[in-house]
Amino acid sequence: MTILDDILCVKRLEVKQLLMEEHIVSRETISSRPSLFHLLRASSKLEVIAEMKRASPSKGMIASETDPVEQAKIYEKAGVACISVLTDETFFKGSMTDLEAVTNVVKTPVLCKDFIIHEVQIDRAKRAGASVILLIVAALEDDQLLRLHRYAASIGLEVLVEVHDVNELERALVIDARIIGVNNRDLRTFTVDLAKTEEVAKRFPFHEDRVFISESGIRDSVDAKRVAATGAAAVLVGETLMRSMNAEAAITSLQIVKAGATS
Ligand SMILES: O=C(O)c1ccccc1NCC(=O)[C@H](O)[C@H](O)COP(=O)(O)O
Repeated sequence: MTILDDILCVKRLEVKQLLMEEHIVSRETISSRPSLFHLLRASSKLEVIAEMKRASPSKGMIASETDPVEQAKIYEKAGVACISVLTDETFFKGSMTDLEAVTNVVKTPVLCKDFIIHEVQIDRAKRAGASVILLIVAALEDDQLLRLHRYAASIGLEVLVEVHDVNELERALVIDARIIGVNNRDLRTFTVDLAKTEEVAKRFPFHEDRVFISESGIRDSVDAKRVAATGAAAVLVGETLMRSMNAEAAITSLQIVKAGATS
């Protein structure tokens, strides 16, 4: 059993519980938040998706006491493209309460970062005010991936589809994912390697209307420049920002101007 298997076991139990509770389906299809996709397409700099991450399976406690509202305000002031909130309780010490607290105070796109395997979790994310959800290709069968991707779109949510290799990229392209992130962290072994971004970028159809994101293990401007050189539109950063004494400055150092851009 890998950590991803363990996480998915817990998610199946959570879904069972959620299905026993009142299930309110959202009918609102228009988000009050800007589109992450359009924001990333239009930007001339490497954008930052800043994560609220209290703990993780690979690092244990990172910043358990951080106030999500204060952290989100710092992120928004620094001009991030999106705020990611880990909502898993068991492995990441996050919560839907954290997500709601953040969506109540910021206007940026907000990503509900969880291990989504069922529509009921998507409805819950929508109700909590998220505008983007995560679907992890490694956690889903092809038919599930397609169904959940379509469902999210049908209720006005954008989807970050996460891959770890070229095979998973192909699966993301089959469902016509527009926002695709490469997780540099192997969710089974915890190994982090920015070369994953370079490997997947070589096969990414940059000429199509899609955006490419590099996730995990980004520590400084050297890492940011390395992944920006692959064509990445954004980096998703958790631990570095949560541990930073000056998250605003840390974000600014990652928002590098892309090669060829005039400003
Ligand atoms: O972070 C982990 O240990 C982890 C373990 C198993 C599944 C997922 C995991 N992380 C989720 C993420 O994708 C990261 O929180 C995110 O990309 C930010 O990564 P980092 O900047 O390295 O904190």
